[in-house]
Amino acid sequence: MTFALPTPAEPLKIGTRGSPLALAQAYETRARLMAAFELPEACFDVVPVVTTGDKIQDRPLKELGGKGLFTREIEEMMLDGTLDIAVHSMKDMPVEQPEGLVLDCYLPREDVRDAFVSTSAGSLADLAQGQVVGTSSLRRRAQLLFRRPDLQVVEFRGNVQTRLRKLSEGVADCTFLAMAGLNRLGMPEVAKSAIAPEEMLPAVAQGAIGIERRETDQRAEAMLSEIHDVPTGQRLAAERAFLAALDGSCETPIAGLALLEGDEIWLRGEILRPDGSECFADEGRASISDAAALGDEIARRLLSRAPKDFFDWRE
Ligand SMILES: NCc1[nH]cc(CCC(=O)O)c1CC(=O)O
Repeated sequence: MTFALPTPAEPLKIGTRGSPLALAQAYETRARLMAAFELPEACFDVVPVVTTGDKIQDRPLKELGGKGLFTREIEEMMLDGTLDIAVHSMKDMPVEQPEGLVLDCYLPREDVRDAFVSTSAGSLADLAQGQVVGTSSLRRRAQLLFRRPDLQVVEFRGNVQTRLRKLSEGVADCTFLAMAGLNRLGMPEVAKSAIAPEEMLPAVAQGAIGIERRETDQRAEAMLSEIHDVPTGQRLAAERAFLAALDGSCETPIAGLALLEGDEIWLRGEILRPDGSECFADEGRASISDAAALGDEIARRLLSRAPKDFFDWRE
């Protein structure tokens, strides 16, 4: 090894958001690094950071605008050396990295499906006409209204715990959460059912954790390469190329899921109007080494099929 491992005096500083889910993901990363390098916990410092997206809780995310609402502060602290690595939900990550930072380490992907969470209904099909769904996700709203235009959708922001509280207060009849988040929080029983990807295609990169580092930090590069999961990286290469070609951020009604099948990769992508009135979907297969080209190709096919005004709402 040409780099010095962290010590209790010079710990590896791990940046994360402060929600229980974000902390669980940071602890999972720490545990994997401890195991890979036989290091004690004292060699790591988990540093929770409050981001702009966390500070503003009273407005829908889409009104706040700008990419990287949940990452800007963390990335600034990485660039000035306050943090060494940062643990992110890849679903929330913009497709472009700030200058000087690299995001090429992924942990093994969790369940990609959305969870159906309700105090009354057992699954989507059980919802009666006109019942109220709480979600702040444009994608989930659009996918739901596409299938069930009779349902009402109300804005539902906040972390997993906040949303469950709102549900128990009767603000909505049901909500959706990522199964991955519930599993990582050790509360899978909160899901009344998991929704099959055929019924609700997940967000690009849902269920994947990514770990960011400084481009020039050889210690972080070497350590992260030990815990990187190659299949997850291949799937995200296809999904994120798809997203990049559509110029989407985490809050646009875009869905995408890649699966590995032998030495091939399969990708399905979807774009929707925010009101659910229209949905375009396409899928294809390629050799794993062409994962990113496949993502690009599926996006281009959708762009050529969608009417000219399809993306106008973004302006
Ligand atoms: N946008 C918030 C967000 N970002 C990642 C997850 C869940 C974990 C994951 O998908 O990896 C969640 C919460 C949710 O959608 O329920």
